Amino acid sequence: MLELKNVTRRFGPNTAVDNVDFAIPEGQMVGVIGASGAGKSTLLRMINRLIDTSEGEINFGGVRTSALKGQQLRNWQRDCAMIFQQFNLVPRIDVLTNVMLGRLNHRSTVASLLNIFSDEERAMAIAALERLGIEKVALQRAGTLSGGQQQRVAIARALMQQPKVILADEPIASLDPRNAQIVMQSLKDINQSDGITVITNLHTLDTARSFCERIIGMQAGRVVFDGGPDDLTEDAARKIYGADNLEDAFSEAVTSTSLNGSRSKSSGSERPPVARPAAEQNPVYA
Ligand SMILES: Nc1ncnc2c1ncn2[C@@H]1O[C@H](COP(=O)(O)OP(=O)(O)OP(=O)(O)O)[C@@H](O)[C@H]1O
Repeated sequence: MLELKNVTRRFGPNTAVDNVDFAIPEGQMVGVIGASGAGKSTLLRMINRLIDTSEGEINFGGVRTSALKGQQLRNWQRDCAMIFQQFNLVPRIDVLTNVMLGRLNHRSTVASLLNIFSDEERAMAIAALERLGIEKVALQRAGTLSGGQQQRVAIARALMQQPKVILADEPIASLDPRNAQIVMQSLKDINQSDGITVITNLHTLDTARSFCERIIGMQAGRVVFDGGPDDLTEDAARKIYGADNLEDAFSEAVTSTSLNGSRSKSSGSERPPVARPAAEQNPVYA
């Protein structure tokens, strides 16, 4: 169980996350939705301690993770893998090595410094790539892959951490609709087959409804909706996004980036077939 109790984060005079309180049972797949600036990224970053809370506490399995330090904090960050919108791979090295970097927190400093990976780790990395359907690019430099492939590599790297929780911060915001579906399906498959809790920030409501069993809606730092996909009525959506952004919220073709900036919509409007299984997340090694 992951519990947030009265969690607040301020940046100077601004409150990014405001008194948030919820509990997520093990194995749940949760989508966090909301307009740009609602506080979704800040929330996820507090969970894996990329940033600290200003007030409140976060607990996992009875341990107050918001207060951990040193090795215990590193262990929590290993258990709580993170996937980012921009993938955070090391572009100049090959895919297999990128994936094996997911083991860094499991290894001795000397082995890590020397970049020595065991046969077992190689086999594990290949299995993760196979699971994501991208084993054929194992020896290619990560920077040469498409965005969708890179995100799947990031998921494979995350799986190497053998995490208890995967946090995905807008994992599909830079992807075309087809790759977005593949990545979301991969996360869902991992959630279902491995029982790993997945919490993912998403911009569009339809994606959250299609892939998540629970949806948390944020507006101006506060949780204004918490329920199942069927509870997410147009009224609820209006509360989360505001009437002006409602159309965008329902559009799969709008990415976080476009909502933040020029509002140019991604060209493809194809609705790809739901894709193959796959998997998971990663820490920041880039
Ligand atoms: N490091 C920071 N310093 C100052 N303000 C910040 C910082 N990080 C976030 N904020 C502010 O906190 C608020 C919430 O930002 P956050 O990135 O969490 O929102 P979001 O819902 O993830 O938005 P987006 O979908 O655009 O990524 C915003 O007003 C943002 O400007």
